[in-house]
Amino acid sequence: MADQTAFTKGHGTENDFVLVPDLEGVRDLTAQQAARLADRRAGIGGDGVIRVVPTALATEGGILAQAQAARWFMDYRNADGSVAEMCGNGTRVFAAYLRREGLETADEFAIATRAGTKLVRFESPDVIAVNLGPWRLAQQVIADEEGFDALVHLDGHEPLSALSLDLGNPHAVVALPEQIDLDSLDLHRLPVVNPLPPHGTNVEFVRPIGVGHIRMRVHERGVGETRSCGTGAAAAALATRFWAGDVTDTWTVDVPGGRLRVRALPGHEVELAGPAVLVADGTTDLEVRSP
Ligand SMILES: N[C@H](CCC[C@H](N)C(=O)O)C(=O)O
Repeated sequence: MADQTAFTKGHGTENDFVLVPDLEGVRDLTAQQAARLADRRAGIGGDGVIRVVPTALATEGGILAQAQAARWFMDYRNADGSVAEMCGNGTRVFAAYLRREGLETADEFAIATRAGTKLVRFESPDVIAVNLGPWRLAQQVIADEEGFDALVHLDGHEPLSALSLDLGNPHAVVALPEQIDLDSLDLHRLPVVNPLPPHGTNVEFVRPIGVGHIRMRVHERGVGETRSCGTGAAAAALATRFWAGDVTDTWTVDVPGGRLRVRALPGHEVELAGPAVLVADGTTDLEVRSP
């Protein structure tokens, strides 16, 4: 019988993940193994897969360097098995898992990610805040006078202007024109982004509701439409601030899966806060050991 592998299913505003503990650092998940775990029919099902591994046992140079500051590495993969630099909702679920397992006990601790070390803070039982770190405009071309630097082509619509931001992972944020209803967008197909960043991009569609309050839907790189995207919510809030002027430093971001808080921090950093739920634990025969 194949080795049984333990897993935990969790979500942050319904952006859901399969967490696989690898406390000895022996399960370097292949893309195929991650995709199988994320498969909602033949596997456990999730928008992403998170391997939980000691930073000191990580095999990637950029991660090992974080071992002094952060004991645990969030090895994040998209549902298609691709590696992503960062996952905002995933960091909260990862932190909740570390605490439940007793692998971390403090209310505040650092975690290692491919986008650098992130500080997690348990604000209350239902709110975990993560400093996503520095962000920047990721403009590849000279922006037009309103700062847009990309066009997003969605079936049935004229090209939509977008602003590219780098939150450790890439985002193209569309300021949805008034006449387009956010809920009517068909996000089953991959929006075509031009120019497309070299490693693809997540695409967010934003509808301002009021000062410091936006609604958003997202088509995630390597996944498709998800109910929420934490780094995407931060990108959407920062883009809104770029367009509307910095009339506030804190945003409420409503996504189909719930509500997130984004706060612009000094030093060009940004904080994401929201819930994290561990839904279930189990074991799987899915082969997740390296071949
Ligand atoms: N859901 C994640 C984003 C995953 C981004 C991933 N799809 C990528 O390729 O960058 C979040 O909460 O930030």
